[in-house]
Amino acid sequence: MSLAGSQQNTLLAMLARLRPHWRHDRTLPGRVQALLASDRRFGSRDRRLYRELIYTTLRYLPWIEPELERDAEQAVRLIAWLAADAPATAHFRHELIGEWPPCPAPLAEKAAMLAQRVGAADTAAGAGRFAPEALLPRWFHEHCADAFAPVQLDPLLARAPLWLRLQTDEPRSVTAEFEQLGWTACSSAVLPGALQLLDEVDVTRTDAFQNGLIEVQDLGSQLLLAAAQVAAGGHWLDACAGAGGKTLQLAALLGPGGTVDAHDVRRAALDELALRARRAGIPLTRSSSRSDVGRDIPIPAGAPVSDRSSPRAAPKRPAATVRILSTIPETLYDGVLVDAPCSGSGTWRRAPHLKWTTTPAHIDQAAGRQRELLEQFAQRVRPGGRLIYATCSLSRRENQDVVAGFLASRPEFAAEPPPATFGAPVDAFGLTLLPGLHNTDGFFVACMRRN
Ligand SMILES: C[S@@+](CC[C@H](N)C(=O)[O-])C[C@H]1O[C@@H](n2cnc3c(N)ncnc32)[C@H](O)[C@@H]1O
Repeated sequence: MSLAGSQQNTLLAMLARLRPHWRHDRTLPGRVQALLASDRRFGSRDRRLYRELIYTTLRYLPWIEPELERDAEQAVRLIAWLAADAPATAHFRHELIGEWPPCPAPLAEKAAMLAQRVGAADTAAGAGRFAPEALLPRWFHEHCADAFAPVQLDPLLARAPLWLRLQTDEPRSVTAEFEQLGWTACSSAVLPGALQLLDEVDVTRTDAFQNGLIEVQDLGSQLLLAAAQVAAGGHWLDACAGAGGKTLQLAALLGPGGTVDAHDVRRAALDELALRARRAGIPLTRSSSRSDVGRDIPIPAGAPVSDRSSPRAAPKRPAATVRILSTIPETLYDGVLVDAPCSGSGTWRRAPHLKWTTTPAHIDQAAGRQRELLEQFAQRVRPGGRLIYATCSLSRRENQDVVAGFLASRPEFAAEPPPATFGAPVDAFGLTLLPGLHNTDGFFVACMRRN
């Protein structure tokens, strides 16, 4: 059997294992990871190939699932055609769909081509099943009609680009290493300090990463705090800090005169935050309980890992002190960031299984929790201080509706228009960053102030 024939069989076997779960299991990526790790014959290129083919299947599930039923080999050709053209997929794609015209970038053209080539043969379903809007769950229209516009659907179905946040004011020290490695990077047109890598690479192996000159952070995530225009200095609480993507950014924005208290219920995430802060050379302390606040344990900044001299020599941007807290002290803060746990509907291009495993009930549940967290952490904002609420969801239930409910019950808070919008639409409650605007994940941010 040819290599491509055996890869096709392996892919079909993997899809058969995943299929009972892909409309139910929100932890599907763990299953995919386990499947890829379970076959000892796989090298890294095999894993890249099957990961791309599996994620393409999940991205385009309503187009592919009926084909798996009808004609499994044709389904694999569809997957190969829709998959990214990368070194890991090149041979497989060439063998399976060498005769097909190239896959066009616009979704509407992909749909038209498949309707003609595949849909015509599927008399039962007809050509209509390749509608672009079928690639988002229909119920989501009520939550974010804008996401169904072609200009949003295209980026929502694309693979997410790799964005970095520079933690040095000397970008050349980073790009010089990328150039040496043969990688291409370009700066964001809207946010200086955000750098996109155009190659499919592992950036964590670079000196620039290991020495804390860069962090991986989607441009949309970076734009949230940039939109809020946090002033230098001050004492902030990052109430849902997670692994600290925004904590580190906030520390850079506040600068050496400021302090960020980072809190989360997940200890493992805070451990990761500590690692990242040390790498970035950010002054860091950690308290394990309420009684420890005030006698924090300083954690020394990490020593450079690598031997290559140029990135190590570049100075990191001076940042605020980060204090990692397991409980929040009875302090009133100049600002509180609530980057709330959410349905993740803004991240569907990174986690396409969530399109099929999220339900309106999950969204309602997330909105209830978000409202509780907002109420809880808003109490920590001093009079005159700022409250920033953010999600990586595009559902208005988790965004505008949560903020509207909160403001109705807490008249001492008022919404303020985000000081910078980067061209994104703003309503009475906040700014929605749709993926089509700057090719980012989808986000929402609301800026409020306590009277
Ligand atoms: C969207 S993530 C935060 C991402 C993070 N801010 C970043 O930029 O990388 C939401 C976080 O909220 C945390 N969380 C959930 N319930 C919480 C609670 N009751 N108090 C504090 N954090 C909570 C979760 O553990 C998760 O890390």
